[in-house]
Amino acid sequence: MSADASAGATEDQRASLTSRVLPMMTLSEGSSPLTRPLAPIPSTSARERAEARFQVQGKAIVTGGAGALGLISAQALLEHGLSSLCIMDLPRTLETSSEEIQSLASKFPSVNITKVPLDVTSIESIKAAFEQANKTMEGIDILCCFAGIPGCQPSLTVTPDQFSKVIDVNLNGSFFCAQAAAKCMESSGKGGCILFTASMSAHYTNFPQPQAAYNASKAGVAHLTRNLAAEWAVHGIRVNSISPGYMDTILNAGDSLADVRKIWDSRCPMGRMGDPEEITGAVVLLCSQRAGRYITGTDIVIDGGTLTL
Ligand SMILES: NC(=O)c1ccc[n+]([C@@H]2O[C@H](COP(=O)([O-])OP(=O)(O)OC[C@H]3O[C@@H](n4cnc5c(N)ncnc54)[C@H](O)[C@@H]3O)[C@@H](O)[C@H]2O)c1
Ligand SMILES: OC[C@@H](O)C(O)[C@H](O)CO
Repeated sequence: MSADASAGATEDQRASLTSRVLPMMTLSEGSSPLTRPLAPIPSTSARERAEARFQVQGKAIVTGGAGALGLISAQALLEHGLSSLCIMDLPRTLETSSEEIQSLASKFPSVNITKVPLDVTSIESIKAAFEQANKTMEGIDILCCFAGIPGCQPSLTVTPDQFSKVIDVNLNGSFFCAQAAAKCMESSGKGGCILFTASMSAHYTNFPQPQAAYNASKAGVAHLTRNLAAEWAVHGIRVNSISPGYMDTILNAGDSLADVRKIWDSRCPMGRMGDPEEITGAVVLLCSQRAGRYITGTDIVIDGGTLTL
């Protein structure tokens, strides 16, 4: 802090700030699971070493896990070695997606897969859902936040309720889920990994549809990623985000969007929307304990090159 910036603070206030903040933010060797030496991969076949590098071990929660991107990401994490999975979503979405979730569970009979209702706009709901998951899985190693809603209202007429709802679900909901998971990760002493879903819209003004609230919410998520990564490294918690461009999901389907989709494609160097499967490599990388171990506070953009134009 410069002499000028601290001029208004008393000596006591400065001392109290230093004593509170320094221990929280200072890493010494071995003080966090992330500063301990990396165990070598046992010398086995090249294929086994490659698999070990991208293994995703432990117990994961996926919010918005019954939605398109959440479910396909959950499957990818299971394919890479997850031992327990808790799919959290709104009760009505868990209901409408129950066949897909059942079909996923049948592919991984040895994995404990549970469904827990969650409304990310309710602190009580988050508390209850994360307590239940922590108890059932006996810990939380990974949290992937996919719960989110779109919002396409012109800024001159958007109502306070419409604007606030988008911020509440996408930004506040992501933060309070991360806080609930981080408390478990910190108290276990093992640390963990948090993955947020930001969006290309965190970095770009979509055209032609107006969506200021959505874009602001996702810009908030991308910056939350950097802040929490810096704050929680001391607890061994990595925090990253992905920023998908237009993906070929229900969110972007429907006849009414046909003309708009042509505009989106014309502004994408690859000339098309993304296949949901195309986000899963980044999800696995960021959640893997070995390949992703030194990656924190970063955002991976998966947009067919749209942000280059
Ligand atoms: N599809 C895209 O093109 C795209 C692009 C960039 C980012 N994203 C983001 O990816 C995430 C997943 O999107 P998707 O395409 O899979 O959409 P989706 O609608 O299939 O999934 C979103 C999920 O969030 C859940 N959800 C909504 N409100 C909730 C609440 N209050 N509490 C708990 N869960 C809630 C929904 O029930 C749904 O299952 C979202 O955050 C979205 O903003 C999507
Ligand atoms: O920018 C890509 C997406 O986040 C997109 O803005 C969204 O699908 C619009 O609802």
